[in-house]
Amino acid sequence: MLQTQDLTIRFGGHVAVNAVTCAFEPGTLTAIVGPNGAGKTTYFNLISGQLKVSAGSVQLDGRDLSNLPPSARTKAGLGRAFQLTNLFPNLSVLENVRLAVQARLHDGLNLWSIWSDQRELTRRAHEILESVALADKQHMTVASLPHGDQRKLEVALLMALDPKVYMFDEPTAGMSHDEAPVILNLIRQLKQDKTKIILLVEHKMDVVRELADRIIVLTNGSLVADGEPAEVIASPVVQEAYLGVTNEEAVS
Ligand SMILES: Nc1ncnc2c1ncn2[C@@H]1O[C@H](COP(=O)(O)OP(=O)(O)OP(=O)(O)O)[C@@H](O)[C@H]1O
Repeated sequence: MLQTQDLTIRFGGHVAVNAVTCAFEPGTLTAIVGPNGAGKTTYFNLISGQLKVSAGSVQLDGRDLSNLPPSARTKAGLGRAFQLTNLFPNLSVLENVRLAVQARLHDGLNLWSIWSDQRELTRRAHEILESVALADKQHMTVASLPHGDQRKLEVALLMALDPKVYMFDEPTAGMSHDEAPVILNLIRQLKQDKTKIILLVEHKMDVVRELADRIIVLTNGSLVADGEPAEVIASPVVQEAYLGVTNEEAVS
């Protein structure tokens, strides 16, 4: 189980995430919604360790991760989509995925095991690339991939790490109509694995409606609603929160 306890961060006088206490169970996809600037991405950054908490804690399976850097949290099982800028832009798509699979399988450099596992690494990397519909682009360099494919690769790398917790922050943002379903299908597939915890920050309410088992709502950094999707979507607090966005995104 992933838990945040009184999780808080202040930027100067502004409390961007305000004492958020929440637990996330395996086998559950929780959507995190709220108006622009509500603190959703900041909440993710506190969980993954990109930002240091001002107060409160993050725990995974009873282990306090609050003082660990992002890399140690990844190792502990927290999976946040990679920033492609951190990767090897001049290596191929396949090589990048193989490296991520390898990073999961090996703790440090062990030439013998790397050598003996080549075939398995390549097999798993191919399998992942098939699932994100990037198999036909496996030999392209990451730098030359179009934006939508780069987003797919981010998900592929996350899958290669096989984390306990999948954190998706607007995974289809900037994708074309044709590309988004690939990512959504993938998240649907991941949901079948009842050992995984999935967190999804998403503005598109049709996506939230379809995928979420539970919705939590942040407004001004505070957790203001938490429950079954239908119930939360119908709640006055969500109706109100979304009236501040656009008519298109407003929940009806
Ligand atoms: N590094 C930072 N320094 C100062 N203020 C920050 C920082 N990061 C976030 N904030 C502020 O914290 C608040 C929450 O921002 P955040 O990006 O988490 O909101 P969000 O809910 O993800 O919004 P959106 O839906 O637009 O992505 C905003 O007021 C933002 O300006």
